[in-house]
Amino acid sequence: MITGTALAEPLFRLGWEEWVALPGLGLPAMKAKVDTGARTSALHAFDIEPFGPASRPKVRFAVHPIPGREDLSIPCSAEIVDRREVTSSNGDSEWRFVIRAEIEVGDRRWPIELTLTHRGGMAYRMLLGRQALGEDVVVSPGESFCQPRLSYDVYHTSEMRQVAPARVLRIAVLSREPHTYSTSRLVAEGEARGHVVEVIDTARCYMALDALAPEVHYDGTRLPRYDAIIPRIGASVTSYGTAVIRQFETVGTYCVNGSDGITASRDKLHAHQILARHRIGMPTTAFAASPKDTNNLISLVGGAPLIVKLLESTQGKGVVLAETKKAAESVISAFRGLKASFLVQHFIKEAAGEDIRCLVVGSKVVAAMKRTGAEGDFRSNLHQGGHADAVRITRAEREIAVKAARAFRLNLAGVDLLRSSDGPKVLEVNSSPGLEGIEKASGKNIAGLLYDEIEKRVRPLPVPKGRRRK
Ligand SMILES: Nc1ncnc2c1ncn2[C@@H]1O[C@H](COP(=O)(O)OP(=O)(O)OP(=O)(O)O)[C@@H](O)[C@H]1O
Repeated sequence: MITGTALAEPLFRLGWEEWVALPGLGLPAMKAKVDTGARTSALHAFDIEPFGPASRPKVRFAVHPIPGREDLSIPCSAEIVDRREVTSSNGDSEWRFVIRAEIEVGDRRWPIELTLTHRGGMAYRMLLGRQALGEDVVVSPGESFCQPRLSYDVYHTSEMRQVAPARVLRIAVLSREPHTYSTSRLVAEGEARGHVVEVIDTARCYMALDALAPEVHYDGTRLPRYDAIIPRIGASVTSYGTAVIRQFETVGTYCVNGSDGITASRDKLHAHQILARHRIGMPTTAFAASPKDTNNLISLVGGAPLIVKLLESTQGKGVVLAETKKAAESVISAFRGLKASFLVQHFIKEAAGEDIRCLVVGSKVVAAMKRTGAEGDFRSNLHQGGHADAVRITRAEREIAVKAARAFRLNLAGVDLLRSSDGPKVLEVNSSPGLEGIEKASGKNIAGLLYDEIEKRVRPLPVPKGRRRK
């Protein structure tokens, strides 16, 4: 590097300030101060937090690339290459993480080392130190922007989504069962993509409810701000589990499935009301609280044969087929005697003990399987001895499945359909669908497709010009 104007024909000329890009960090335009007095380059970042295994430590941080626009923050992550004590120009020393990134200035691109520092009020988000300047660089201290100018406008365009690089994410799977097929697959697939995936036992999370800083604690420490949460909330912990998710939602963490959608999908009455409100076809369903209304309930669903379903039922255990009106009255009166809540449903005979599980990720059905009940059973649940096979679904089935998942705003959903003579009918929307049956039946990498969606969702969005984002 040469300072001044000693060379007649400098190969690469820089002024004391230049527009630079760090494409690998998702920072397409920043103004940097060229500081030959500093050895290492520095990036002004905040929320600097190391994570990942000790053998390959990583660091997450965020950058406000536009001075004065604190509403625009770009989340970044990188491998830590070193920790160094750095003395800044005001004489203060601090230990800083060192990362490696490619810098782009004009038509050149080369790797540099950067230290991360959190010092507010700096006019330049980046200092370009002498170590980053090659032998053929000449710095002209009296000039600005010798290389082509860039524009902050890029942060306000949809290009931001395209320029966002693949970034190592810190993800939590909220699950009480770390060893189940679904949880293990989510961990293995995330790690295979380079992400750091932690399994957090939902029931062991505890929370500080505070107006200023909603936090979730675990094992004596405060949980970090994750890039994404994958909830696997079992039916027995729905209420507590969704409270934990709400806490993450409050701080703006991307949750694959939101607390509202999980809560609504778990409550059979509420779920049917949501389906009806969105005009999504389902078997005619009725419910009532008083025994005086039994006859009316039966006729509302078209009479016997009919289905009586316990609201608490899972795996088909509380689902009864009443072949005659007498049988229906007896089952209803028995459930009432036990003070059990239930609903009554039209029996879709032509489904013939088969249902279709559509796995929806984002706004697509990514796989489907047909479940066939055990010989003589009208229930197709695998837990009741049924079996599953891959199936081709129709366009109408695909559309209704996506519509049902959208109605609950779920980004991962198992939508169960019955094939009726009157088109597909949604039976249920499951917010923690198992991955084993569907991956095996379809031969597809569902966990991988879910990570595609997560990686897409946690990319920074373009920020409207001049408008502050909360
Ligand atoms: N209205 C109906 N008409 C025909 N068959 C039905 C009807 N309702 C349920 N079934 C059959 O019974 C099975 C179990 O029903 P459902 O899924 O509603 O019960 P569940 O106990 O909530 O099960 P899950 O654990 O899947 O939530 C279905 O997969 C389907 O095969």
